[in-house]
Amino acid sequence: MNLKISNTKKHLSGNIKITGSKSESNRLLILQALYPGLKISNLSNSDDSHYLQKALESEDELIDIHHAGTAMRFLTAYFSALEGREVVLTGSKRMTERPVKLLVDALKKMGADISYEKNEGYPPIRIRGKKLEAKTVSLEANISSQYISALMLIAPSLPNGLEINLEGKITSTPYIKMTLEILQRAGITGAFKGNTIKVEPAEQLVEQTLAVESDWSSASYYYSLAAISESAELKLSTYRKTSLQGDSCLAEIYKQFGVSTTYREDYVLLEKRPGSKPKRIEENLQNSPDIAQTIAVTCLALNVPCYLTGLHTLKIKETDRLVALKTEIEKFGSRVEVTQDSLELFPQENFSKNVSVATYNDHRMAMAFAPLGLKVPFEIKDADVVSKSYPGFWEDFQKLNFEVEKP
Ligand SMILES: O=C(O)C1=C[C@@H](OP(=O)(O)O)[C@@H](O)[C@H](O)C1
Ligand SMILES: C=C(OP(=O)(O)O)C(=O)O
Repeated sequence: MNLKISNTKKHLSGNIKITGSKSESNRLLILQALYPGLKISNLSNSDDSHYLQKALESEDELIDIHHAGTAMRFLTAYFSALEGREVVLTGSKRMTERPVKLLVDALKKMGADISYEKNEGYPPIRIRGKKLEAKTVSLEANISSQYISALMLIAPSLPNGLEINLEGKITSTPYIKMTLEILQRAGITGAFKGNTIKVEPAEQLVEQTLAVESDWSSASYYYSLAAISESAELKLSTYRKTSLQGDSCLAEIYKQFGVSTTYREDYVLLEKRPGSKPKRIEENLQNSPDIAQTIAVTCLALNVPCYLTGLHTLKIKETDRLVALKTEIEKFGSRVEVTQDSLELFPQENFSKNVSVATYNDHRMAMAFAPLGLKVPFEIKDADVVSKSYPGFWEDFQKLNFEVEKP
């Protein structure tokens, strides 16, 4: 489904209800599979969480996780420790290009039985579940925090718990802290000090319901909309000031664009006052890689030069996001330079017309570009990719008076 979008309104206002964080939900779904007494409220309605839930309920040998990277990594650890079960874990074509070697090597060192069905280091993988009795494991921490979270999530179910030693620089740290906090909220003892994570074994947990906060990465598109509009008043629910999600740093970052965030009981109010525009944006996003696309497009729309660093994980996500951003932004007439871990935007005053933005099976390409419709009408290809994390995105978007038509 291709969509043409435009909006000529000067003021944006509306109330948007976003469902639970995909990251928090995926962690809780794994914990729930390990400790069935656990209940979850405000679960994400994303395709990724849906496929994870389906995989955990499946009794089939072949498990297809589609585009869900975090779910792929979490399930690799989960099935490795599920004694007596044999599965083949696979996914979309892109999933077979997203590396799992560091996680597989760590699990093998712990005693797991995993083999590659096609290419070494990549899905599909065959896992024969075993009792994992290792007490410690080390792994490189600069490629993806998902590998570390995957080990942390199964750690309490192992007979000895697990000590994880992180080697080198640590990336996407808030996601590791989120995993630890969720374990602790569930009643599991754990700590993360320096380069060492320790999780104690837990035979069972107290029956309880854990509530998921709504998704901050999804909220980023409304921050971008507010920043690009002349004035805005948007209420987003359900959010808390003390979030487990690193992407809540949006509130700080978007102050530079004149967007203020007020935390109310269970929602945030975003307000944009006319006349505020930064000269240049510089951000290191190694702690919040998922909002890089949003910020780059906000800057494109506002004609603000920007230099984003800490982006080394972007090339192994749903697509190579650095290349995708450069290609699609340059269609509008601006120039972009990318390296292995940075993006610099040299914006142009006028936007090229009749642009069609390709999305590369990446939900965030579609959603990050959408707010640009406030400046110039354009087409988004395969707009239904949004369902990976935010199936209701286009319906919510239309609530803000956007014209969304199928050409
Ligand atoms: O643990 C998680 O829920 C996630 C971790 C991050 O991945 P990396 O650690 O690979 O950067 C993030 O990009 C992804 O969307 C979700
Ligand atoms: C990178 C993402 O997801 P995953 O790695 O789970 O596919 C994302 O949602 O931006």
